Amino acid sequence: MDDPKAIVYGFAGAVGIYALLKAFSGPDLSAIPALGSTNAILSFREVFRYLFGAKELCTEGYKKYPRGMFKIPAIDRWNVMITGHDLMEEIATAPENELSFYESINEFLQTGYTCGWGIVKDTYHAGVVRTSVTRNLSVLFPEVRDEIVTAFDDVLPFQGKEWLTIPAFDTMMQIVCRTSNRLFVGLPLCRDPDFTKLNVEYAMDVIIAGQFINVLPAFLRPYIAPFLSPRNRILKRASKHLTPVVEERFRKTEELGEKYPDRPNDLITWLMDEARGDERTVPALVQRVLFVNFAAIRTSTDTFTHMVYDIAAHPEHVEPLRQEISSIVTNEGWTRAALNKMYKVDSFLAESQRFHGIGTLSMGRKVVKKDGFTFSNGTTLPYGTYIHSPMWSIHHDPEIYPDPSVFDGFRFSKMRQATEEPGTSKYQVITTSLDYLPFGHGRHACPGRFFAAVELKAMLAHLVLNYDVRFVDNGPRPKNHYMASACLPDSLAQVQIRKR
Ligand code: HEM
Repeated sequence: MDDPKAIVYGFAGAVGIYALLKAFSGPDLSAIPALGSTNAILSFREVFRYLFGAKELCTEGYKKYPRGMFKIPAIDRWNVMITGHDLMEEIATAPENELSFYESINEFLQTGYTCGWGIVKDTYHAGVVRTSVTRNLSVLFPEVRDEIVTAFDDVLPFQGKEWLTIPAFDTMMQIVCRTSNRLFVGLPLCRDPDFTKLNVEYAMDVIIAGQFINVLPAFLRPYIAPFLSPRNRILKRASKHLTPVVEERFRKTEELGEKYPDRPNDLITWLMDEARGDERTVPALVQRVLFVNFAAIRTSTDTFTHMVYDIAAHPEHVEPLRQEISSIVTNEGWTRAALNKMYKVDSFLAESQRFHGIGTLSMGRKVVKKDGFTFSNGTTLPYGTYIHSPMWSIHHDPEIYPDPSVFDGFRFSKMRQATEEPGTSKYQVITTSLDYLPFGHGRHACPGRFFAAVELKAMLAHLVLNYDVRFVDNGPRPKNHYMASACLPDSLAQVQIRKR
């Protein structure tokens, strides 16, 4: 399109369609104050501010409407932000048939098309992650640790003590994918390069496809979405690896019963134990393993990449971390119990998530109660309203976190030691609260956070103890990319690493 007039007309047309859609569709939110203009066309400016500066936009509203609500425009709808403990607690405790986590996330990801309708209809995997995965963390810790050590050795081709320049994000993605899959599918599959690659690709492609499908009118989706979705392509590739494994487990279970000797203790087995009806079939289980991978890999890789950048950007943290890790490991070896004693490691992860996090919003829900959801302040949000809490603004509120724009890796361990009551879990990374939201809070708080914390802390401890990390030319920390509600670490930046 070379003709400048065509570009101007095209742009004007797009704005016009957008304005009409926004003006004539969606729930009536006229009672909720808006940031910027409420006029469909004029609010376009805030759409851009939301797309590229959600944290500043939300913080403006957070300050203006503390303990209240405000709305900000996304490209196709309004998002209502809820602030203050009282109202946020109501989101955390609301039942699914009033404020729906699943409708919100399934629309965002277009889960039916990108991951299969079985995942939408039956979410038993969340229970399996919450119970079986968590319960097995201590007994399977030696395997997780073994995979971390082997994966670091395999993906970092050192020659002697030279600095090695690596793409941080891609390298960490390999390590996270292998380590997670040691628990999900076991050896040797967790090390298969194609299996790793397809999971990594799926983790990226679901989000992209979801966004494209979202902009299609609903009536066109059944016809066009299958072509945009990575599902069939990835499922076919994954089936080559997983189908024989799952078939063998079914065959042995039939022959020898549920508790046959040497029955693998991994996610496939735990899913098989809980799956019912159509979900207890080979293709459905293959899809389910892929879906748990999707939930685990991108989230953990983004988080670990942020931490690697934070280690390089804050070298003053390295020595105290090394001292803590080596004194505990010398006395206790590498166990989950030993990891639990590493307060500084836990704190570093918690602070990295507070400071950056993988998003600027948390607790996304959709109002699905037919006559709307009424909060205790008397405001009723109509059916179909999308709500969130402005996580980044909460995490950078000086009344909650003093000097919030200072990265203090030991902020949480200091708070923990200052308030230590026997048995308290306060200020640990796995403890969600209305002031600490990287894993959400309430009914749908991430069930994988116990595993994620063990994996990420064990990876951090291994990295810090065995390697030095710095930026190329000792440059600054690569900037995060803020895109709508996402906060992505720079995925193209390189770091330098060497063996100690
Ligand atoms: C650092 C890594 C991770 C982060 C930051 C993260 C974050 C989140 C968040 C914010 C939610 C939604 C909570 C809410 O809205 O209240 C969530 C849900 C979920 N996460 Fe994670 N997660 C991580 C790792 C994992 C891992 C490793 C697994 C699996 C082993 C996992 C499985 C899930 C599942 C299944 C849900 C849906 C929960 C439900 O159905 O109620 N996550 N996660």
